[in-house]
Amino acid sequence: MSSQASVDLKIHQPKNFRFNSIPDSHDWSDLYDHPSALPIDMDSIPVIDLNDPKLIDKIGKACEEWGVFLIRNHGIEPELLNRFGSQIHRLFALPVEVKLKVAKTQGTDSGYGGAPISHLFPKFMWYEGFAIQTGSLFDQAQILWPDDYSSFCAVIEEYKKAINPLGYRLMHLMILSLGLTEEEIDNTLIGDSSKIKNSMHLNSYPACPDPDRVVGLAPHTDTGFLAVLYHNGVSGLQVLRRKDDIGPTRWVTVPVVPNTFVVNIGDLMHVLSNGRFHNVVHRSTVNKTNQRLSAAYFFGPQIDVKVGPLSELMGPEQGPLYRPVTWPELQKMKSTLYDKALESLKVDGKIEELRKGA
Ligand SMILES: C=C1C[C@]23C[C@@]1(O)CC[C@H]2[C@@]12CCC[C@@](C)(C(=O)O1)[C@H]2[C@@H]3C(=O)O
Ligand SMILES: O=C(O)CCC(=O)C(=O)O
Ligand SMILES: [Fe+2]
Repeated sequence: MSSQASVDLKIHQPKNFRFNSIPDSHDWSDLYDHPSALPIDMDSIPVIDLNDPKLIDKIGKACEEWGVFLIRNHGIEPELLNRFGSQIHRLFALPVEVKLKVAKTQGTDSGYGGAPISHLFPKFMWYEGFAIQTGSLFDQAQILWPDDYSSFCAVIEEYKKAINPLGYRLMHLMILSLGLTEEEIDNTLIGDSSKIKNSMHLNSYPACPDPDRVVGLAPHTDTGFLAVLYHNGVSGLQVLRRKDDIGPTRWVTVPVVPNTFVVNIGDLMHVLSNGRFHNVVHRSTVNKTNQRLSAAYFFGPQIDVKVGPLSELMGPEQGPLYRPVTWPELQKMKSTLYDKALESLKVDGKIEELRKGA
């Protein structure tokens, strides 16, 4: 692995994050005010039981008001989650020289590396990631563990098999909550599984001697429809709560509730719902004693599928707020425009006028 590649990846080399103090490359204190989050019980992120008789309404409300919620009674066995967590731990516990053998290089979308959004920031995040694409997983696991690669691949496959139907069910419930009928949903891309693509990203936030000066994962919205997040029970995820009746815009810490997943609404679900569902800004903080591990499972459209507001939501009073876009197009826009990417897709007055004039 050339030193150039490791610089591009924004992974810090010295002893795999075992610093005693924060190097300047990772010190965000001049850039970032680390506004602290409210105590958990002041502001509660919805926890939704998937067996709740009022499930559709509760999901709709959570998507509109928060853009994030926790799900319980999701049907995925804790035993599978324990094995999944152990393999994530095993991966990031490898020496950095070994992990760099499967480094994500430019033009590839799988392997070990820094945060994909890291090029937008002048400092390194306190973070390591591993992007999984089914096609290359087997080869990469063989490089990481020549003597036992199959246990990693088998658990990843098992997890994907379990989480896929859960993600489809959630998307379906979300669209039902917008008022579409089952038949109408069948005719949308959400009703056609061949139009949906998924992707998994493993995240590690090592323990840090001075957590207030670093950033785990910088604030961002996910670009897909939704992400289902597994974590190892270590707190750190925070969401930006919109201004509401009880206060101004503020960071809220996502509580750690056993046997739940966190579900985040992404940009394309915001577009699909014509702005009704909130694409939540979130970030990850780190702590002094425990490594935080997480796995984001993203659901989005296949790369050539354009997503625009659902036609069923349009009416005389309500036109589309956004122009249709593909997932890769939006990711590319985010990589330069960051939080202004969706703004640039807005059907603004000028475009409306042009359409009327045509
Ligand atoms: C499918 C994907 C979503 C993601 C880009 C990726 O190709 C794999 C990494 C994902 C991630 C994780 C950290 C935040 C994020 C915005 C990023 O830069 O990489 C998301 C991307 C996304 O939601 O577009
Ligand atoms: O670590 C987490 O909980 C969040 C990860 C995340 O936001 C992402 O992978 O997009
Ligand atoms: Fe995210």
